[in-house]
Amino acid sequence: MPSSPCAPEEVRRVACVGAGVIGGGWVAHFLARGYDVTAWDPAPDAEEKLRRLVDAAWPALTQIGLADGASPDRLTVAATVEEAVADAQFVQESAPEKLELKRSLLARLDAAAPPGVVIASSTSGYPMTDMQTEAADPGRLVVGHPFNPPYLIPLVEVVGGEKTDAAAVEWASRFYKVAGKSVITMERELPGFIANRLQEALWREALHMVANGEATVKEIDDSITEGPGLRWAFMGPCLTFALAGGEGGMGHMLDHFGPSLKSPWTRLEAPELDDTLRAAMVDGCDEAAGSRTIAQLVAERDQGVIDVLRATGRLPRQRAEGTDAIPHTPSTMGDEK
Ligand SMILES: NC(=O)C1=CN([C@@H]2O[C@H](COP(=O)(O)OP(=O)(O)OC[C@H]3O[C@@H](n4cnc5c(N)ncnc54)[C@H](O)[C@@H]3O)[C@@H](O)[C@H]2O)C=CC1
Ligand SMILES: C[N+](C)(C)CC(=O)CC(=O)[O-]
Repeated sequence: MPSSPCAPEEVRRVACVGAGVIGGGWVAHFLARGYDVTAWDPAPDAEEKLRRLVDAAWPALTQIGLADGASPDRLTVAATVEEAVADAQFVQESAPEKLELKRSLLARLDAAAPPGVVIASSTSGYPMTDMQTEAADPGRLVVGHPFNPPYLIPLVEVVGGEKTDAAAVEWASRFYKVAGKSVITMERELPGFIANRLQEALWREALHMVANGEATVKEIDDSITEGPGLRWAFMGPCLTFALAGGEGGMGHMLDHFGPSLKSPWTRLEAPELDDTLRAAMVDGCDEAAGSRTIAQLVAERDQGVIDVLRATGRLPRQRAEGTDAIPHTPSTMGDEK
């Protein structure tokens, strides 16, 4: 890959190829961050749908703050894919999740985009190694996996394929950060990346339960939104479970609940919980906690739950601010349902 024609901070023009749910969401995000955006999508009604999506997203984007000069008027819809990427400084591909289509489209984008410009795919799970097979310059192709909607959910997972240049991965990671995203740059390819691998595990169990009549869709959704989901908005599953071990943290949690990994709770194959895995989990949690004590983490978690409840309209302000706010929380939520 020739070196990128500009630094991530200098990018002004972005091309979005494929303008459905995710491509359209990317368009809205980049417009809100003040970029000129050129989009292309082969569907006959694509432009109308895209402009509708941007208009619908704009009030939320205005509420969270627009970049100077940001405007939906800075969107151009191109007649061909070649025209869309001709003077782009970054390309985001969000076409349907079909491997053959991704392969040929990425090769076409590579042939049409200026040399050195980084091209990212929104794929939900294909490794870039499998998608970059037909491109003349596979070195500039990276995965930039967003979350729906890309204009509100911060995370982008960035990873290259076997033929991707490390410089392209680094450039894309920096660019997404400059463009207001929260980035995880993965060192190695993993089908489904990190978050979808986790989401799919949960999803698989949800489908098992529904298929077997063990739980309803509502029960499954409520079990997350009224339960662990409140914690996950600000503290990940590992540190959350470390607190399940009380003052003993992750070590005690694993010794106490580890054997239940083999219980019939799950249909998934459980990993062998050997000493190495135990140590990796304990060390990882210690590192994530940093200088924070268990008590500090508990206070942080509790405050976070209150903030999320308040933010989602499930906690009246006066109760949240009282000293007895936490004991009242469950009945308050129940009242509102
Ligand atoms: N929907 C989601 O929640 C998420 C989807 N993704 C990924 O984003 C990508 C797009 O998915 P969605 O937006 O959900 O699909 P979608 O079906 O909403 O949009 C796909 C768009 O691509 C267009 N298209 C069809 N053939 C094309 C081609 N040859 N070149 C360019 N565009 C073409 C379609 O007209 C359509 O507008 C997929 O790779 C998907 O895995 C990633 C994160 C989340
Ligand atoms: C459903 N999905 C696998 C396409 C979801 C994602 O890839 C990310 C998300 O938005 O949750």
